[in-house]
Amino acid sequence: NYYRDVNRLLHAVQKNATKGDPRSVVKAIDNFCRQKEWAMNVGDEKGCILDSVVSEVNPVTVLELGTYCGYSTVRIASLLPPRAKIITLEFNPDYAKIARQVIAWAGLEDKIQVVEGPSGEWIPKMKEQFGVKTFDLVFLDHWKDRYLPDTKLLEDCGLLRKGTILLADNVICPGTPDYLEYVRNSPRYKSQYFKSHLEYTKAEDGLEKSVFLG
Ligand SMILES: Cn1cnc(CNC(=O)c2cc(-c3ccc(F)cc3)cc(O)c2O)c1
Ligand SMILES: [Mg+2]
Repeated sequence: NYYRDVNRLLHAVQKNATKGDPRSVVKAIDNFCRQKEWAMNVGDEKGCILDSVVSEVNPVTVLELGTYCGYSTVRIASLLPPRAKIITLEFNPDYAKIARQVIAWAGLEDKIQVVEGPSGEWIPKMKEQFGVKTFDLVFLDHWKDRYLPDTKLLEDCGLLRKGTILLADNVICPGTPDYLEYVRNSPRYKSQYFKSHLEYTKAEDGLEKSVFLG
């Protein structure tokens, strides 16, 4: 079952990656998913686009929606400046458990806070629970039908500021049509599509980068 798969992914990290070396953790997961078992990590091709956006934004406060095994969490956190933090929300407790161990293997616990539960419940509590004012970068990679409602929730909770970047995975496959329509047509966003491929496959997919205009 799916949990055994992610457990094997964790063992591949612990076997093949160097403890405390985030890039070797990313490499070990990509090798495992290419050679052994496909998994829904953002992957190395879209991961390079993610890296370039993170490096350009140089965020101090990051929100990730959808931790899964922590692949993109580690990828983002490895590029953050010293005091920067990433809060990552995961609904599924089994995935969260695996992600914490992958993050620990990478030695990035101090930069990452894994929060378990529904994004719709946690987003309104971000300010009071975690002392967040606004996010500099939001990476959307959770349930595809939650991208739009959670984006509206982030707006309503005042968690976005002029210039906040939203980066959304899977806008083609599995696809997030209502979210795409919203960020591409709303006067409050400036959107750009980065064409790529579904992780570890030749199928088309891509990332949508949207700047909140306030
Ligand atoms: C259960 N669950 C926990 N987290 C989530 C949210 N992520 C996804 O659903 C997700 C799905 C796919 C995907 C799956 C099957 C397929 F044929 C093609 C694509 C790819 C991704 O990059 C994703 O992020 C779902
Ligand atoms: Mg994804």
